[in-house]
Amino acid sequence: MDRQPENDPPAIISYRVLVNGVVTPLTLTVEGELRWTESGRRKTTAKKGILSFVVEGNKVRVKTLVEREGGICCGGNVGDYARKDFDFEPLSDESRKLWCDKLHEHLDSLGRPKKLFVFVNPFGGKKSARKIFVEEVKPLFEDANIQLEIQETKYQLHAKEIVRSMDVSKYDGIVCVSGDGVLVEVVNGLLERADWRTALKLPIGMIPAGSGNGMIKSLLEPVGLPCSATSATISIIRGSTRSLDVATISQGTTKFFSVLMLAWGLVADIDIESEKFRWMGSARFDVYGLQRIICLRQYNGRILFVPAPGFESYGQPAICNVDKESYVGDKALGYQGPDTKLEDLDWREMKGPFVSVWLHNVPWGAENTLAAPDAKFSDGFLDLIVMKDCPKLALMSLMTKLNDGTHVQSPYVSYLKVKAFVLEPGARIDDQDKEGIIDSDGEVLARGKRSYKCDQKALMSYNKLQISVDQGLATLYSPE
Ligand SMILES: Nc1ncnc2c1ncn2[C@@H]1O[C@H](COP(=O)(O)OP(=O)(O)OP(=O)(O)O)[C@@H](O)[C@H]1O
Repeated sequence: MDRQPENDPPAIISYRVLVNGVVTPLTLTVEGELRWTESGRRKTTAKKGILSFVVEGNKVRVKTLVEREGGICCGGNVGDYARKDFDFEPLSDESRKLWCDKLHEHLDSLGRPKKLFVFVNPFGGKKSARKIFVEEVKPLFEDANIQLEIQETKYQLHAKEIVRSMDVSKYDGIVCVSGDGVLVEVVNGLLERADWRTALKLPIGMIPAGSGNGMIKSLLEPVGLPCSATSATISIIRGSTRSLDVATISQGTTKFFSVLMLAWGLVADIDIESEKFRWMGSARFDVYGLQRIICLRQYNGRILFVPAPGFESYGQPAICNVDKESYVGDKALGYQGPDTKLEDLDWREMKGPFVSVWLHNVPWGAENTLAAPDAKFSDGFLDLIVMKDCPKLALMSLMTKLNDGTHVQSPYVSYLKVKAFVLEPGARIDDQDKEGIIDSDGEVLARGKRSYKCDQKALMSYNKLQISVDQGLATLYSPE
């Protein structure tokens, strides 16, 4: 074993090897870096970790991740990371065996996933999920020796159907190469299982390939990583996880489990009605958003909420007639929602007309929409963003502020955290015959009279619905 300079991280192994034909001490540190000396200069690689290694003849080839330097790197540019192979030649068979044992030990100690079930939604976003998976995701998983079982989704709710009955014990995690829609299906599928408690511990990884990608943006942005397929894949390979609040939306005995958001009014109308511009990718939200502001709608109705500590001054005190039917259910059939006794809570209310009512679980609603800047993944609360009335010009400027989350500072916006919520949606104020859309996680939850595609069936009716949150119920792969 060779000696290490004092400030270096502790070494797992340090031995003389051949690097580029020159004998030098090579050190593998506990942090997974490889250090050696070349032409009198100390060099380091694998700053972002080791993916795997192979023995080729006398050589050991280590597949590493390094910081992107802007230049060309073998393996190609991959977001803030680059893949780079590092070759070295141990000086004896014994030394090679020792190196391989230590590299194995190091990789095994990292707790990385070994087998993943991967959904690829060829329909999401700009329909490029298949290409993203083959070109950017699969090669990295292969380099990391992660076994994959790949399933393309063939129709809506296909992912949910599979997840409901799959043998979860065979996998370390589920990956969605998609937008947020498939993630929501996976969470709902897991929660509908009789063994939901165990199933929900299975981490879910997201690779951005939809038009919104709010969940993965919320995970990557706070740690300064770009919302790219590569950053997302590497986060999954590293295997760190975090828990995520799940909101139960119920109407009678019908339930939907939401992880991203619920919208009614302007945001829902833009999200759902802009579907016809799907070919534009995420630009569809801006283009149709402008159109919706010019012909602004307002809706009658009422919202009731249980404010989080510190937000008790919002709204007026109210009595909430909680829908008790929603508690009924056979526990053996799956998750039934939080045990919270909603009738015992201190409810408050706001009455319409409303331009927009928006509940958010995580900060980003889409890659360019910081909907709820203070939202936390597992604080047990939902962020509520309400707009009752707003001049059109101010509203246009507010839409541009969605990029950095400063819209919540507007005097036209109420921004608070809630523990539970009830929506009583009403008709449009300009035309009582027309009602709105209730959107949760990008899917239509309810369509009112004469709303967009109102002839198509939705899970719930355009009536009162209630929402409560279970803290940290689901598990996500996360960069930290
Ligand atoms: N083969 C398919 N054909 C049609 N729809 C599909 C198919 N596979 C999945 N879907 C449905 O596509 C919908 C949208 O998927 P996804 O969330 O991946 O993309 P997106 O809507 O573009 O992105 P985001 O949800 O982030 O805005 C989901 O509801 C899913 O059920």
